[in-house]
This record gives sequence, C-alpha cells and structure tokens, in this order.
Amino acid sequence: KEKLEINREQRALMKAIVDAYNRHQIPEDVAKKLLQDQYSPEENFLLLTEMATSQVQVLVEFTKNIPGFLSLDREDQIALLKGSAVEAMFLRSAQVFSRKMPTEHTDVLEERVRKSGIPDEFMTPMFNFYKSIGELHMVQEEQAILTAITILTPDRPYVKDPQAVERLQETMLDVLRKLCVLQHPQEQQYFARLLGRLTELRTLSHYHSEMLASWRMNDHKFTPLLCEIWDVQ
Ligand SMILES: O=C1N(Cc2ccc(-c3nnn[nH]3)cc2)c2ccc(Br)cc2C12CCN(S(=O)(=O)c1cccs1)CC2
Repeated sequence: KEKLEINREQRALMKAIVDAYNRHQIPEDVAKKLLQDQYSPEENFLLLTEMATSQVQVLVEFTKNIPGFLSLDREDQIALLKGSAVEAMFLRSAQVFSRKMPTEHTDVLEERVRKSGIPDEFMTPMFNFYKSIGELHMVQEEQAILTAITILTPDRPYVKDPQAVERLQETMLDVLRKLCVLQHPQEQQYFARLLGRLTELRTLSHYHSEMLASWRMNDHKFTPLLCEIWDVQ
C-alpha cells in the first residue's frame, strides 16, 4: 500500500497554492458588468475582452505565488506564462463559471458569451468543456493545483530547461494524485479524469488561436496585455 497520506511539506505546498488561487480573483464589478442589461454582440465582446484582460492579470499574480516558479530561469517563466495563458484562463473560467455563479447568473453569462461574436464551432467545445469541469465537482484544492499543473507544463515552446519545470510539475501531480484518492475514494479513476481535462484544454487552445486569426480579420480590438500574451497584432 503506497504511502497515501499527504505529508507536512505537501500540505504547506497545497496551502500556498490554494491561498494564491483564492487571493487573486477578477474584480466583482468586471464580472457583474456582464450580468447587467442586454448588450450588442460588439459590446459583449468588449466585456469578455475586459474580463479576459483581468483574468490574465490574476493568472500572472497566481503564477508568481506557485512555490518554486520564481526560482526558474526568468525567460522560462515568461515562456510558461505565454504557453499556458489560454489554457489556464479557460480552466479558471470553467471552474468559476460552473461553481461560483448562481444558476440564473450562469444562464445570463452563457447568453452573453453565445452572443459575443464567438463562432459556433468554437462555442460547442467550449461549453462542453465547462460542463465537463462542472460535473467533476472539484474541491478548491484540486482546482488550484490543476491550474498550477497546467502552467508548469514542461513542453511549452521556447522552454530552455524543461527538466526544472518537470520537477515542479511532478511535485504538484503527486499532491493532486493523493488528494483525489482522499477526496473521491469511491471514484478510482478520478485523478485520470482530471488529467484528461488538460488534454481537452489543449484542443480548446488550438481553437482559440484559430478564432483569434478570424477575429483579426474583422478587426476585433484586443487590449495590449492580451496582444502580448496571445501573440496577436
Ligand atoms: O469569457 C469567457 N467566459 C465567461 C466568463 C469567464 C470568467 C468569468 C469569471 N467571473 N469571475 N471570475 N471569472 C465569468 C464569465 C467563459 C466561461 C467558460 C469558458 Br470554458 C470560457 C469562457 C470565456 C473565456 C474567454 N474567452 S475568449 O475566447 O478568450 C475571449 C476573450 C475576449 C473576447 S472572447 C471567451 C470565453
């Protein structure tokens, strides 16, 4: 029987990540704007852009608080942030969307997202993803650690020292594996299902870059931060 209990060091790591995850939330007023009166698709798109911008800021702050991240090579830190920004944003959006919002809010937000100029062929996989995240009923520790695992993916473009990233990611994977067994004892493959979501995230991120290209065509404007992190314009 492998050592299942989460040791003191892993508990400290988990606490640091969950605190960072909860400390950095997008400001209520930004998300609330989306819930206000009816907007045109262009206005909806602008609101989603504003929200995505604030999500990226929150993501950068969260990432800086992942134990060990700041001791990585500086350029690799940037490569990891740029390489994971879309996936981490979609994971967090799905988590918030399926947890925090009361149902009527989710319906309104769903309506807004559907009417924001996002092509339907992207809308379907996106909503399937957030429903599949909702069905997992992740505890917040799992959400925070899964987001950290997404960011600490060694095979992002331009990472010079993938082994250093892999060591950090493996530490997180070990904690998450134990947490899943402790939190979901009745579901043998829960940990495997969580990691399966990361594969779905990569697909969404490919859709996203295609979408960006089409949005550039009909000159949708993005903020400087989004242009920087998404490599547009
Ligand atoms: O906006 C989204 N939403 C709604 C949303 C997201 C986050 C919060 C929230 N509240 N508090 N904290 N977070 C609320 C509503 C949502 C929900 C689920 C999935 Br999967 C994904 C999304 C996106 C993510 C960004 N894209 S995007 O394509 O990058 C794009 C950028 C600019 C214009 S379109 C659109 C879909």
